[in-house]
Amino acid sequence: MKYVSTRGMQDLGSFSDVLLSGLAPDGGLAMPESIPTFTPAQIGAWRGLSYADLAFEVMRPFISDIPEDDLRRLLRATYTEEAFHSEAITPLTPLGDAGPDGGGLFLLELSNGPSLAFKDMAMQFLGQVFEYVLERRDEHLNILGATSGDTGSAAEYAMLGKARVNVFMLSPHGRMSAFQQAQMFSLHDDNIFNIALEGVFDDCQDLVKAVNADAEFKARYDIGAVNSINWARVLAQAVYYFRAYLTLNLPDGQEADFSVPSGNFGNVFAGYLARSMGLPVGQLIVATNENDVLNDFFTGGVYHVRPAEQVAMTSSPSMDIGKASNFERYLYLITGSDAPQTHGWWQDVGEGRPVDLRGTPHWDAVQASGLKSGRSTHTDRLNTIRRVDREHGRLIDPHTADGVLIGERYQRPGVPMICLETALPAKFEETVQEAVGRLPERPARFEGIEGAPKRFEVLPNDVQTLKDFITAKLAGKLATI
Ligand SMILES: Cc1ncc(COP(=O)(O)O)c(C=O)c1O
Ligand SMILES: N[C@@H](CCOP(=O)(O)O)C(=O)O
Repeated sequence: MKYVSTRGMQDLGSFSDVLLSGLAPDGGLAMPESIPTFTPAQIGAWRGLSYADLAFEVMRPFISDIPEDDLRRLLRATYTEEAFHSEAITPLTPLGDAGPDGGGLFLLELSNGPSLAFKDMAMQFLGQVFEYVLERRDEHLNILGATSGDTGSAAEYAMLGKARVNVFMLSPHGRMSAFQQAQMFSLHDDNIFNIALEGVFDDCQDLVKAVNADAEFKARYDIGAVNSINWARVLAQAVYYFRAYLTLNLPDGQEADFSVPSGNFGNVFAGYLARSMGLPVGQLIVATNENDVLNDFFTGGVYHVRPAEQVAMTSSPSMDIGKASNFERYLYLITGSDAPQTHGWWQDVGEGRPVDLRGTPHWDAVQASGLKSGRSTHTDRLNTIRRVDREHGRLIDPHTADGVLIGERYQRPGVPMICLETALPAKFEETVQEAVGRLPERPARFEGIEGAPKRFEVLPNDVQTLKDFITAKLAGKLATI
C-alpha cells in the first residue's frame, strides 16, 4: 500500500515511511491511496478472533512493508491482558437492558490500559512498531507531540526506556487535570522531555506543525509524531470499532451506531475509516463540549476554527480544542480524495477563513456519511455522570459523559448505540466528585501520584524557542554518552 498527502503530494512511501515521518512534507496528512473494503461476510468471519488477531486482519491491507509474521507478533505483544487488564482488551458493557428489539446503550471500555485513557489502544502499538522499524533501519526518532492531557501520558508510557526514541511533549500550561499533570511530570526518564507551553492545546499543535514544516530541521533532528496526525494512530484506533461490532454478535450486515467524545477528530475519524472499510456503522455521533466547532459544522455546514483566545477551559479538558487536525482527512474523503480542493480549504483555514459547504454537493456527501453531532455543557456533564451512576451503578469520566448524553439523544429503536469510554473517572476526580459527592477509585499504582516530584519546563509559545530547546536537550544527551 502506498500513501499520499491530503494536500496533493504523491508517493509518501510505505506504511513505515509515514509512521516515521508523521506529517507529509506539504503540510498535509498521510492517507492510503485507496481504502480496502471488506464484505459483511468477511467481517463476520472474524468473530471469535483475539483482539490482536482481529487487529492483524484489519490493519494488514494497509501495511505491506512489514512481513506478516512480524506484524502478527508485534500485535500479539501489544494487546495483552497484562497491559489492558482484561482478556477482552476492550470489554463492551451494557448500560441498562438491551431491550427486546435488540437495541440498547453500551459502553465500550477503551481506558483500561497503562495511562487510563483510550490513547493507549494505539499508542502501545506505536511503541512496539517504532522500535521494530527503527531497529531494522538503524535509525533514531525524536518525537514531538502535543497534548491536552491524555496523548502525552499514553505516549510517554509507551516510549519509556526505548533506546532509539526521545519524546518532547508540549502541553498547555495549567490546563490539564492534577492527575494528568502528575502522570506526565512525574516521569524523570532521560528520554522524556515535558514542556508546559504558555498557550492552549491548539498552540501546542500549531508548534508541532511549524517544526515539521521546517524540512531541514526535521531531517537533521529526525522529528516524528505520535498525535493522530500520524496515520498509524488512526489505523490502530479503527480496530476497536470492529471489535465492538463483532462482540454484539449481530446478523452480518446489521447496523450499529457509535457515539464518540470528540476534540481533535482522530477517534471519530477512525470510526469513519472503519465504516469506509465496510463495517456496518449507521450513525457516528460527534459529541463535543462547549468548544463546539465540530458541532457547528455538522449542524450548520460551516467549519470555522476557533482562535486560541476563544477556546474555553471546560470540565472535559482533553476536548478543549478549537482546530481539529483530522477533520482534514474526513473532508478529503468526502470530496472523493480531491487533494487540490482539500488544499484550498486548508489554506483558507490557515488564513482564518471558514470552510462553507452549504448548498454544495460536498454537504450532501457529509449528510450521507453518517456523522451527526451534539454539544454538552458542564451542567449536562455533571447530570449525566450522576444519572449513569444512579441508574446503572457505573462511574464515568466527564468526556465519556459528553458521549453518553449525545449518544442517547440519537438512539434508534432496534439499533445498538455504542458509547466510547475515552478515559477512566480517576483522571478527572474533581469533576466526578462534584457530580456524585465521592471520589472515584484509582488503580493502586497511581496512589499518591500527585505528590511525586515533578519535572517539566515552561516555554513561551514561540517556534524558535522550541527548536532551540530541542537542539540543546539533544546536544546535552550526546554529551553524556
Ligand atoms: C479523554 C478524551 N476524550 C476525548 C478526546 C477527544 O478525542 P479526539 O481528539 O480523537 O477527537 C480526547 C483527546 O483526544 C481525550 O483525551
Ligand atoms: N485530547 C488529546 C489531544 C490530542 O489528540 P490526538 O489524538 O491528536 O493525539 C490529548 O489528550 O492530548
